[in-house]
Amino acid sequence: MLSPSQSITLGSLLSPWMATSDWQEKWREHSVENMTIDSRQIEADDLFVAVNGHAVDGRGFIPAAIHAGATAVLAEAENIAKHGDIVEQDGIVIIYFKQLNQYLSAIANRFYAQPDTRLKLLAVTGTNGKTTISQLLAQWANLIGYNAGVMGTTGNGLLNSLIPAVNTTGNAIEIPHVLHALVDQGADFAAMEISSHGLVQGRVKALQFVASIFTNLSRDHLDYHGDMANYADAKKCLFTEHQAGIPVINADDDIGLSWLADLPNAVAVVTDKARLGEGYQGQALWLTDVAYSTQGVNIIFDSSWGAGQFTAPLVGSFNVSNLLLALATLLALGHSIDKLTAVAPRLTAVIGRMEVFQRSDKPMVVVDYAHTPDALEKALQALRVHCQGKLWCIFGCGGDRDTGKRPMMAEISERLADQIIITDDNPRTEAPAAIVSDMLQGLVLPQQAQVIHDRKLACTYAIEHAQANDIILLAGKGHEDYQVLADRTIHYSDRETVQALFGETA
Ligand SMILES: CC(=O)N[C@H]1[C@@H](OP(=O)(O)OP(=O)(O)OC[C@H]2O[C@@H](n3ccc(=O)[nH]c3=O)[C@H](O)[C@@H]2O)O[C@H](CO)[C@@H](O)[C@@H]1O[C@H](C)C(=O)N[C@@H](C)C(=O)N[C@H](CCC(=O)O)C(=O)O
Ligand SMILES: Nc1ncnc2c1ncn2[C@@H]1O[C@H](COP(=O)(O)OP(=O)(O)OP(=O)(O)O)[C@@H](O)[C@H]1O
Ligand SMILES: N[C@H](CCC[C@H](N)C(=O)O)C(=O)O
Ligand SMILES: [Mg+2]
Repeated sequence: MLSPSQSITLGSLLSPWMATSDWQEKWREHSVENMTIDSRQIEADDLFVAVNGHAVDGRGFIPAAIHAGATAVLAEAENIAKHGDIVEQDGIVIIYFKQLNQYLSAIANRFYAQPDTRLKLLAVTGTNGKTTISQLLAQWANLIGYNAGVMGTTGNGLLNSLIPAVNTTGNAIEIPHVLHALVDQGADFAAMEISSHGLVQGRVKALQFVASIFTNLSRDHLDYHGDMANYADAKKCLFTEHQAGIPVINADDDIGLSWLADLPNAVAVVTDKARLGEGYQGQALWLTDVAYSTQGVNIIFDSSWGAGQFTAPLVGSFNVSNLLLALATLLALGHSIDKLTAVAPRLTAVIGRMEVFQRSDKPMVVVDYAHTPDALEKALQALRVHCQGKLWCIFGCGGDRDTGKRPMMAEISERLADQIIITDDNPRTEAPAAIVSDMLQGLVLPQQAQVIHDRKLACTYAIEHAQANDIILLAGKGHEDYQVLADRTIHYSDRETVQALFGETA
């Protein structure tokens, strides 16, 4: 999907940040055709960017990068005195740059000719809803005439041809590279998920967004941020230390509501207008009525742009919030209520997000990505409204992630579901039994929960024992078509498992 390489001279690339005029002509005019942060991906004539990472120091791979064909290296400088130093080694140039991680977004964006200025770029951050809202934005944009791309958890690319990616928010080079490729493919709109890790690591520091959405903040990634205050600060910096464009804030969320005072040009989105108070002067969009069914939602809203009504085939009250945030963003960008509401029924559920599988003689199975306490609670509450029989919850917790959430999620499942089956998610380097033990600590009656480590067996058991009017929530993996074990990653998909059990080919 990535575009043909982009050629630029080292002098031009780095002149905003160091005096390249006194360099030797040959290095100032030396062209590089691609830049990469990983020596294992180096090709001839590449620029290797050697950063000091979390696990290892990339500078240790400079010899490997040169051996692989790199003709220039941009490396983290030991101290400010060495910023701009140039060293020639085996006919290769090594240029030292201080605080490279913090400037890499700007350098890479310059390398790829500022693709963020060549399409409408939107950011979505928050604990839950990023994938859902970014894909709803791209779907809605396509329906009103744009050619939209997305970047996020389910991959990067034009909306209907995503290429899987390692991260929800890629590294500072990958992002402008992908955006450059999207522009090459005719994209004029792109919605991207911005993770808190991505914000803290400066992965999008130099990018110019036309609008930025905040979804919500609840427990997640405390293994990385340490506590909720740091996690909140990480999210807020998108609106205070980046080029966020129009802030679109979910003010149903207490953190979002508290930020409005600091963001006077924000668009506030609420399901209860009273939350904004009589004195709120800013732009807003609010729900006035809603009806739910397993086929979708019927929404009536009012806003600074007028009132309207639309239906969309998404399940759950949290998806009302997601739809209103996407709608408010497109209204704030100048699109009309009539045009947006007319096409809304053609929006579709996002892969692995409250994705409903239903056959006449079988229980309804809903595959969802909920892997945080808040998400699991919201998903179970959404399904309870429609459940005539028993509500089943099949879920596990990922290994090498926040351990504190494990008993919390178990407690939520016991409180909101009728039948619980605890299974494996992505154990990674942790023992599955240890993860399950952490989860069982949260149950009042652990003996009433079933533990079936094999996820396919867990799903099979539930479908074979549930009644036709039961609902089974299969949570935590959503779109994932893999399972990460200690020593290997195997192919596994909840969606394919359900389709096979329902007698359908995947
Ligand atoms: C902790 C973390 O965020 N790490 C990210 C970071 O890696 P790093 O810089 O720490 O890498 P490192 O392993 O220390 O290596 C240092 C440098 O040496 C280079 N290297 C390394 C080995 C080698 O042989 N040659 C070589 O050149 C590496 O390319 C790197 O530039 O930069 C990498 C891209 O350059 C990311 O892929 C990597 O994400 C890892 C895989 C990760 O799991 N990150 C998670 C925490 C994350 O970012 N998650 C969020 C949210 C997920 C969600 O909830 O949706 C996300 O946005 O994905
Ligand atoms: N607005 C919301 N509020 C709370 N929970 C939500 C919301 N939207 C989705 N969810 C729940 O969270 C799960 C993840 O949704 P989604 O993938 O859109 O979030 P995300 O922010 O992209 O997550 P991640 O950070 O893991 O990529 C969904 O499967 C659903 O259970
Ligand atoms: N992509 C995210 C969420 C994974 C969700 C769940 N499947 C898990 O493994 O915890 C991460 O790597 O943290
Ligand atoms: Mg996501």
